[in-house]
Amino acid sequence: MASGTTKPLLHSLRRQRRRLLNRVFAAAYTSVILALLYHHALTLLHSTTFTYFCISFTIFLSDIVLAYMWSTTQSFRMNPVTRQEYPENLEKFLDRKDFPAVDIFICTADPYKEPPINVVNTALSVLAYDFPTEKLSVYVSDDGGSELTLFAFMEAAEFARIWLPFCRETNILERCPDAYFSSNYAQNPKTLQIKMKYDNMKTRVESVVEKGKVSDEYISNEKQLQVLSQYWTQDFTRQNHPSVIQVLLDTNKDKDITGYSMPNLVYVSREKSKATPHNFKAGALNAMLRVSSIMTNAPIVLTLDCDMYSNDPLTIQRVLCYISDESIRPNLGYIQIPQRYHGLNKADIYASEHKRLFLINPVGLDGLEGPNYVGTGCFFCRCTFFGGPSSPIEPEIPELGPNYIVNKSIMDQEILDQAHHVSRCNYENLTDWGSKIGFRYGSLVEDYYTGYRLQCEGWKSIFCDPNRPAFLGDVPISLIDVLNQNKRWSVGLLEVAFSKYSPVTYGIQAMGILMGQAYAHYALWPIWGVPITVYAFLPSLTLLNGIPIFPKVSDPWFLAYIFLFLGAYIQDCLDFILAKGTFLRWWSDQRIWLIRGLSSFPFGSIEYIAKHLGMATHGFNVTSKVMDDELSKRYDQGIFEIGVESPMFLPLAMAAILNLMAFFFGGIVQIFKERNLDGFFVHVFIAGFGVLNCLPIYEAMVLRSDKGRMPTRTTIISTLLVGGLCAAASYVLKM
Ligand SMILES: O=c1ccn([C@@H]2O[C@H](COP(=O)(O)OP(=O)(O)O[C@H]3O[C@H](CO)[C@@H](O)[C@H](O)[C@H]3O)[C@@H](O)[C@H]2O)c(=O)[nH]1
Ligand SMILES: [Mn+2]
Repeated sequence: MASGTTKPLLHSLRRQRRRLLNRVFAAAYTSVILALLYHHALTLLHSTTFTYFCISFTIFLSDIVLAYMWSTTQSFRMNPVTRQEYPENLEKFLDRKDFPAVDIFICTADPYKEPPINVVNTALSVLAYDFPTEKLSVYVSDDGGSELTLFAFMEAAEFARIWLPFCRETNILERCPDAYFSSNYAQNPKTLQIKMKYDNMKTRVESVVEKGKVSDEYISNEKQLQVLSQYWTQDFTRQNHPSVIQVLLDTNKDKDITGYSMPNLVYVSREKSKATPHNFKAGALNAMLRVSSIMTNAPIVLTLDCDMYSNDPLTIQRVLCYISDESIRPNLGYIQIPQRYHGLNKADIYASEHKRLFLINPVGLDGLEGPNYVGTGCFFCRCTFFGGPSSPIEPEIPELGPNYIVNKSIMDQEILDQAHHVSRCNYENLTDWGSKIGFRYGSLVEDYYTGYRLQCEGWKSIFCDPNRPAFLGDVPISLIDVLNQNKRWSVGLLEVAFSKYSPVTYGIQAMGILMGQAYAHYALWPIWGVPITVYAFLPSLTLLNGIPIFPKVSDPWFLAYIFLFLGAYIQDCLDFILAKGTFLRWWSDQRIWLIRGLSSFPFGSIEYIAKHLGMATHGFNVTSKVMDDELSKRYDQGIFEIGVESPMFLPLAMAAILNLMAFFFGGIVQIFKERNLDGFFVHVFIAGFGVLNCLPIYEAMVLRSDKGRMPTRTTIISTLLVGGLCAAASYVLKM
């Protein structure tokens, strides 16, 4: 193969050998599942009392859900592939001057949960991409409509004038100032001077946020004063205000301190009115799509969450390796780069890495039609948002079309007027935005839903997972934040599952069985709550009452249980470890799955039902990215942070207490007194497994005294509830 004339590669693809083993295993596993379900059906038919019938039915139902969810995960395992790209070869194919332009959208929504200094860091990290500056535009979408954020950006635009040339001249990889100055950087007069300027900006931005307003002493020039007083008048509130569009850097005019041109930087806060639904992040992104169409209309669009800073200045080149090769995947719509995080603790106690969701499953989907969109770190071809590959849709005005060429400066009054016009809150009325054009409305997980609908239209995608993470983000560091985030996702996923575009029906028809099943897997995520809750309570309750509901160890069906349990767990663990995971992190991952099953999933389902029945509406509750020192310290030590009262902790605490009781009392009675380990082995095993998983919960209940412990009231209430549950169970079971 090694010949001097071979063309250099832009990218390569390798099918993982594992796929063959996966397929054989899937066949074996399916047969055992079917056999067990058949066995369950027989048991159900032959149940002698009503109580037994109910128990068998519950188990049957739980196992059907488990089996279905297992079947949907097979899509991810049939053909996993690994890709690699060679950005160093790009310029052999594409001249730097022919690079396509890129518009980057950064979303922020709340200056108190998403500190403006962090948003600014994200923006600086992408402004400093090693990419032709005149082709780069960064748009900041501020759904918080906050003068604090705009102030931070006005400061950042000035700091960029020294930061960008510094990055270019020293060619550093860490172009997010905060990350750079926290790393082991070369300390010399130049870097120290820049650090001083950075710290100065940081202090000003943070003090303004602390005060809650931009007081006069912080305003450094006439322009800032004029901009801030023009918009933030008396009746300007977060939910009710006109569009604010402020061009902070204009590539045609602004130069850095070395005289080099700078990228565009535009602050946008779309118009809001209480009377008009604003569709959360999807609404913000659509406003951004339109405003950027009017101003620059780059053919490539990158969406970023405000905490996802760039960790590699050559990411756009990496993505161009795919985009510039038309043969790679016809109808390529987007390229997803995984979410990676900084600051995870050793065991990643909340499994915030979401290895399966963001790293393992997309590799599987890439071998089919491509991964789903996960909201951030995704490069789209702009045309993807305007109809299917062979059925383009014209937007209502030609200036918004993906092929329109902008021939005026972004500071041109006409352009600014039009940008204001398209960011109005009722602009979308009677248009296709949100239904057929742009990001899609109707689900709190707009990312999943939009990617899904685009793939149904026929767009394909690629998963690009560079060794050096392209972006790094923050993770929630308290359990309640994690559970609330998962609850919001659950509501959003069910909104898709039970819509007319449900993957189970529409999706399978539009994309075929494997892709449809993969999307159904996510849409139905929350139904995992059913078997998890059943297995958390039923085996313990029956064990305490001495009623066996599982096969004896001597029964051949026992082997089926062992095979199914070990098979699923070992395969999951192997997948995890082969994806550069550790055993410790895998253990956290499976534990958080169980925890979600008792909290986020059922509570999300209830919220979905309430919303559906019009009883309550819950919006997009933004995850906090603020780091409390004490809390961060506990997180770093790997201690679970509970600390607050929430109904979501009740089932969790109840399951912990009940399994402990069952394992010790029920276990001792059956093993030592009745000498019936044979009959109750499965019960004792499940309770013991529960106890092992609940160790941090017991610790939080009794051993700890810090602020993050389980509130005493929660422990008392859940103990009382367990008492009630046991009494009710013993009454019903002994009837
Ligand atoms: O009305 C809103 C609400 C949120 N956001 C932004 O959306 C992003 C994601 O919000 P976050 O609270 O961080 O949600 P997460 O659950 O952490 O985000 C995951 O899940 C979301 C869908 O629920 C996706 O949009 C995200 O990309 C994905 O990282 C942030 O930049 C927010 O500023 C808005 O712009 N407008
Ligand atoms: Mn987030």
